[in-house]
Amino acid sequence: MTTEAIKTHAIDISALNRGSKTTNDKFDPCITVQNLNLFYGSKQALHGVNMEMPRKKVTAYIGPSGCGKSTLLRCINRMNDLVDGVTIQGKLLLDGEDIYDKNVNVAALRRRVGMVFQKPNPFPKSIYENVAYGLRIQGVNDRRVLDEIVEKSLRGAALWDEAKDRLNDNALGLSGGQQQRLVIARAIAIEPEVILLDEPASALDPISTLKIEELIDELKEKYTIVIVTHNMQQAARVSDFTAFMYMGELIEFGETSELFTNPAKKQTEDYITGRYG
Ligand SMILES: Nc1ncnc2c1ncn2[C@@H]1O[C@H](COP(=O)(O)OP(=O)(O)OP(=O)(O)O)[C@@H](O)[C@H]1O
Repeated sequence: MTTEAIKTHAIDISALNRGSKTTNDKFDPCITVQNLNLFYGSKQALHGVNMEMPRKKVTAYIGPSGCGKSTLLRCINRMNDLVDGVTIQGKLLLDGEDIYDKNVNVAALRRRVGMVFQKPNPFPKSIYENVAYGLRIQGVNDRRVLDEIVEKSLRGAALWDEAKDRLNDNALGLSGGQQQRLVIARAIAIEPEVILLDEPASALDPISTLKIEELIDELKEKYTIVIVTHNMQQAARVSDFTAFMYMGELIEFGETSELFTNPAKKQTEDYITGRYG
């Protein structure tokens, strides 16, 4: 890319997350996608996607509306199974095991792969019970154990200080940003391996968005994170690796700093410089 193109770039290059990654890091794949095709009825939404997402890093999916970002994300915890008429071909390996194998226990898979949606979706229960929910389903009822995990999860989601004096209040009384962190606390309470975030900050104000972005940076110490975002600045800030998708195809995947400053494909460059999308 020319210097001029970089100057007029749609994203602020100085905002790139150069944080914990270095090109010398050993690439340790957690999720591997192999020749993945997905059809909604007769309409093909994913075309032969191949990629490897590294463990304990943040991978962002970017691309114009309808390009298949959420569809690909939902393949990772088999959420698309819930959609009528979906056909999936190919493989998606989690730690080397194909999650589409007929012997896979989907409920167990979803415990390993937590998901947070665009709109915060706390249950109409207390803050405490929201976080304890997954544990109770697993049969954990010992109050001391629950107390400990609830506190740890709320701390992990950067919500403890704001919530500790109102644990028995209804979660619906929290602000949108707090609710989204609560949902993240609920996800991490059952110690998943992977956290999928589908535009987690798009319904939030700038300060809450910043908190979520800071939280993502902390969460990758423990979890493999995959995030769908419409916001390229956000992808540049929070992710280590970025996948650019277009019309159901993975066009380019690489280190975020590289993809945004030196994209290999013309289509990627056109998108990140704001020429389409
Ligand atoms: N449940 C569904 N049934 C039928 N078609 C669907 C369904 N969900 C998504 N699609 C189609 O699949 C394609 C990919 O959609 P998807 O939501 O994955 O894109 P996206 O990149 O996440 O879009 P956006 O950024 O607007 O959320 C689109 O053409 C969409 O209309």
